[in-house]
Amino acid sequence: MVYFDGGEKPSADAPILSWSNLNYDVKAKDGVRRILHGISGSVHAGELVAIMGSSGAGKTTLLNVLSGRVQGGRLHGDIRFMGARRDPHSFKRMLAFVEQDDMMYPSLTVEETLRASAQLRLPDAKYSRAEKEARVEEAMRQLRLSHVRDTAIGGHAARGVSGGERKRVSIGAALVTDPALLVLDEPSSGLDSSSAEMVVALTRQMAHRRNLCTLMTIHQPSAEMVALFDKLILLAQGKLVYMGPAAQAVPYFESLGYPSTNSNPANFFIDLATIDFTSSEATRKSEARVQALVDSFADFRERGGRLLPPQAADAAGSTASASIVPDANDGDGRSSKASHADGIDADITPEAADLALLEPPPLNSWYREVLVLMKRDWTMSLRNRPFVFGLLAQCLVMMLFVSFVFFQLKRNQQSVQNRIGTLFTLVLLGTFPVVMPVMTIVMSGRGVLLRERAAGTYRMTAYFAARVLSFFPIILGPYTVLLIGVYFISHLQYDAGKFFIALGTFYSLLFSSIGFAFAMSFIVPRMEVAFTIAPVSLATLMLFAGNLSNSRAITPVLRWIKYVCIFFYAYSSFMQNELNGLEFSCAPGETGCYATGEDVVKAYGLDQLPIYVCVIVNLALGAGFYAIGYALLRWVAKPRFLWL
Ligand SMILES: Nc1ncnc2c1ncn2[C@@H]1O[C@H](COP(=O)(O)OP(=O)(O)OP(=O)(O)O)[C@@H](O)[C@H]1O
Repeated sequence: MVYFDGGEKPSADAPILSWSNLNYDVKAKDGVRRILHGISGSVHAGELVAIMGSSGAGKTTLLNVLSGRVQGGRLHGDIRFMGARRDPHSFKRMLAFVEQDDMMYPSLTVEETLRASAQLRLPDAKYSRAEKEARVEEAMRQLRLSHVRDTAIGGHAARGVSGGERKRVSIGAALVTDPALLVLDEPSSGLDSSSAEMVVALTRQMAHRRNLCTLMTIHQPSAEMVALFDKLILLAQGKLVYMGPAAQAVPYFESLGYPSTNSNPANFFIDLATIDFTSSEATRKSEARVQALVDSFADFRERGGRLLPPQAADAAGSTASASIVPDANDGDGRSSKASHADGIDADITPEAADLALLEPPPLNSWYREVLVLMKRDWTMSLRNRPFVFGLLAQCLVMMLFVSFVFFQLKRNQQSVQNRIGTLFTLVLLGTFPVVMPVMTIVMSGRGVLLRERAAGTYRMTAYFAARVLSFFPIILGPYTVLLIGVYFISHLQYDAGKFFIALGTFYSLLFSSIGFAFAMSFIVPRMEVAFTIAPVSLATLMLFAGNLSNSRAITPVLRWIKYVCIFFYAYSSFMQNELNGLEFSCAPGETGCYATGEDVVKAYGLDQLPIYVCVIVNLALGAGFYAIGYALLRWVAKPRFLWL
């Protein structure tokens, strides 16, 4: 297996991540806009690194570029993981990315969320079940989540854990995967200052305990938070203004003639690196200052990280060492392996320094992935009370309603119409009320899917199979009750063979309806659009079922539609199964009587295909829908990340 591109071997002594001369351009109205300008640097095992800068400085862009998650535009430069070129598939499994909007399933508890992450990402070949459980417990303990282990994550519909706890769950779900590099996009956003500080403090503890390189963007940290970072990357307008030990940033700027004017160093740094647009004079001045800072840092690096002669540093009132950046290669102030002497917690073991992963963990077996995902989907579906109870209630109510509308059908001419009505209603009930809720569930899981997909958490085939399979029992159960009730209360033909054919027909229709919902969910990614298109498409197909229009008398140019119409095959099968073999009485004075069921089927044009062909074709159409859904998920909806 190739873990790194170009046959290069990773080295445990190299920085975890190093990058040089990164330029990122995007299309703008007036040509091309450069978002990142020649950024170079590196980060090492055990470091907690903050990327800071004012809004629009390029923090998230840099984080995304380094994580291999930037889309669109043009990217130039070089990025190395442990000194070697990165392979996209391996790198994404060694990286844990905590996004700003904690995308998690709202109905799962904290413990279930962490457990699913551990079970999916940690390979069975390396970790026993007990070890995975131990990791989950450890993550909950370290991130102070044990007291909310059984609380649901929550979301818009139902309240769950607090914002800070939610963020810590996201971090925990990333940490249990044993990454070599942890990346967090604005972990403090939306949190109050004490929760934000707690998140950063716990992240620091994790980084140091596990010798884990942790990189985060942060908007405006408090002074206490700034003190927690080992290294600081300060950006202004996509350019590097400072990169080095966080503790030495203030002396560095002081040495350039910018004494700190703010008790919070973060505010001081951001003030320095922000363009002031209040007046043209202020803009000109601040642009000149930022450019001077950028040039000074480039110059500073060229000098091998020499700050100032010691006397100059003393004169500036700094207690810092004159040499901020001893390693002129990466210009970041650390030796190639993390030093643990600079304020890092005392509980780091020396062995931890060698924990950095040199190769990505192997994937679990496909079968195992499907099982874990199915269990997760199943748990979520059962907790989705509106879905489960709605489905049950709908099936029971409709069973009673339809059965009593078409109660105890006889063998007279009125019963012909009522039989047709019963069977067509069953076809409608097997499509519309199935497609809509399935689409809602599939589409609402899209955010988590994208996150897990970007992290290479599982195979897409495993995700798709588990998603599809988890729906079958939930849907087939209530719909079986519906069919049995309608069949016997309405008194369709009491014949075991005919009953099971009706059941088989209904199952084939449900199979293709679920498939239709999956295809729709991935054809139209926006929920509001999908919810307009799906019923319109179904209503259109309904016209070709053979009930509203005669299937032999459809406008020729549109006749082909009935061959891709799941309604047509199900209805055709139901009608032949129920009506064939029946004889109907004709009251004196009644005209246009049907003598036999066969006459009815023929009159409706539904005798064109044998029952078994109708069932098989419906299953095949369903399989086609699943294939379309999968293909769209796999190839069309695939994120196209730029890679270096
Ligand atoms: N794909 C893109 N197309 C156009 N402009 C982009 C693109 N990506 C980033 N930008 C622009 O680049 C600049 C930097 O964006 P980025 O999101 O990295 O900033 P940031 O420092 O993270 O800001 P904030 O703190 O407000 O989130 C912004 O002006 C943004 O509008």
